Amino acid sequence: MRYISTRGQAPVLSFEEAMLTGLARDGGLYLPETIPQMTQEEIAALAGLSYEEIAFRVMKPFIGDCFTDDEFKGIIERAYAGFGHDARAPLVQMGPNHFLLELFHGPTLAFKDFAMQLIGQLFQAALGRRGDRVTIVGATSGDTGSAAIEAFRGLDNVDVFILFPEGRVSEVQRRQMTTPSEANVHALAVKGDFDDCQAALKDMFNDFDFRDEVKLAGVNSINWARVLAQVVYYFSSAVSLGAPHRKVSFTVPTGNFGDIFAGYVAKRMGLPIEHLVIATNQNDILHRTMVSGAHVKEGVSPSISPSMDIQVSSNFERALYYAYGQDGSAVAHEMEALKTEGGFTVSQGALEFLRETFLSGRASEEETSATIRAAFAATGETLCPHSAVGVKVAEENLGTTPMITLATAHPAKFPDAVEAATGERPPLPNRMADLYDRSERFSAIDNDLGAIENLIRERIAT
Ligand SMILES: Cc1ncc(COP(=O)(O)O)c(C=O)c1O
Ligand SMILES: N[C@@H](CCOP(=O)(O)O)C(=O)O
Repeated sequence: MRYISTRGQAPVLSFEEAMLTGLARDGGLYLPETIPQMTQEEIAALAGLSYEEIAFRVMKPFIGDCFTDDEFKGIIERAYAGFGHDARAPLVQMGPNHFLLELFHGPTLAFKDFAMQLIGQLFQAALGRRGDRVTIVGATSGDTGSAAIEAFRGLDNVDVFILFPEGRVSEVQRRQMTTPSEANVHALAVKGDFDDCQAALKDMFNDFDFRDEVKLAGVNSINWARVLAQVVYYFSSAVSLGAPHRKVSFTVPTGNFGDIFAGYVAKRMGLPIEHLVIATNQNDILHRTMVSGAHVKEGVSPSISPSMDIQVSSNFERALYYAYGQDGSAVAHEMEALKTEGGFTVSQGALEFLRETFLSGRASEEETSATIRAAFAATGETLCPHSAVGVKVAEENLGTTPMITLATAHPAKFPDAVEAATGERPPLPNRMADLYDRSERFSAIDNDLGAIENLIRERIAT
């Protein structure tokens, strides 16, 4: 299996090289040259298998011969052993034709654990074999950072630096990032928003001297391995509702577009998905793009679903690659316009492709809150604000096909928003009950590329 860049000008890599590389050297994102297909019989045969067995069958064709079958099976087993639910990603019924896919039973209580626990294991295996070490830098609006720290804390061959927007993550999210005591963990509070953190990260990848000097690696969903791991739960949930004999639809709370893009990959592999619905909060660039075709940045506006406070949505580039007929130069042109002019208008053909592939909707702050309240009253299910954005948009798109909404985080990560909506404060699981008592350690830093790079250089030299 070979991996190519969305912008068409970077070296073609194997799975392992693409995983360790992160962002392509032409600024693009890696994608498999061809997407492997699963036959209807192969999909039907997933019914009744464990999550781990489904993960192996779905991901193996993308890995090529980078890991032996036994190695890869061991990696998958270890990745999900720490999850707090035997099903890993259980489905809960919300209404006659509406299901919630609970993706928050991993160690840091968000869907990021599905991919991050896996790539923690994959990095360890690959770096161990190569006798190499890397500097991982991640940008987070709250959940990626804690999941990455959990997956890489204490490892000998990795330093992990997480850039988070100061004052714009929940207290639980911040404490998850700032309380680990391992020396290889570095939480940096950046004066800016998530888009600033992600832009700084991409600038670091495009600064080749720095990139090569520190052996930069990335674990945001710019990394193909992150997206791949997220494809699995589309299969596990669809099959448990009768796929491939019955179609299903998905609604996905969306920010950086990694999770819903994983659903698109599942569909291209052969999973019979009727609709993939993008659900945004008030930072609704993706919904606006689907409505008007104009992909134009506005400032990030803080919301009660802070992990989705994103305007520059990285993985939208991967969708554009297919929308523009796999023309890397067209993608590069639009991405340059986004960076230098603040936006671009999607071509008519590409817009038609996007509208055939995705539906979209947005939830205001009031609608998000009202959805948390209504779901709690009607079903007893406590939604986190991100999942509530999904449920609100899903309810507008219910039909005869079963709808699965992705519940992307545990409500206890956002206790203020949940308490304001329901009157009840969701408790943290017992194993995290002392989170508020642990001491915090982080560095505040300006949104200044040179300052961030220097801090990273100094820390890895000590
Ligand atoms: C809780 C939660 N929900 C939804 C999202 C959006 O997912 P994506 O960035 O893959 O679109 C995020 C952040 O990525 C998140 O942390
Ligand atoms: N919502 C994310 C933002 C980064 O997304 P990623 O999937 O690209 O890592 C977060 O919580 O950090």
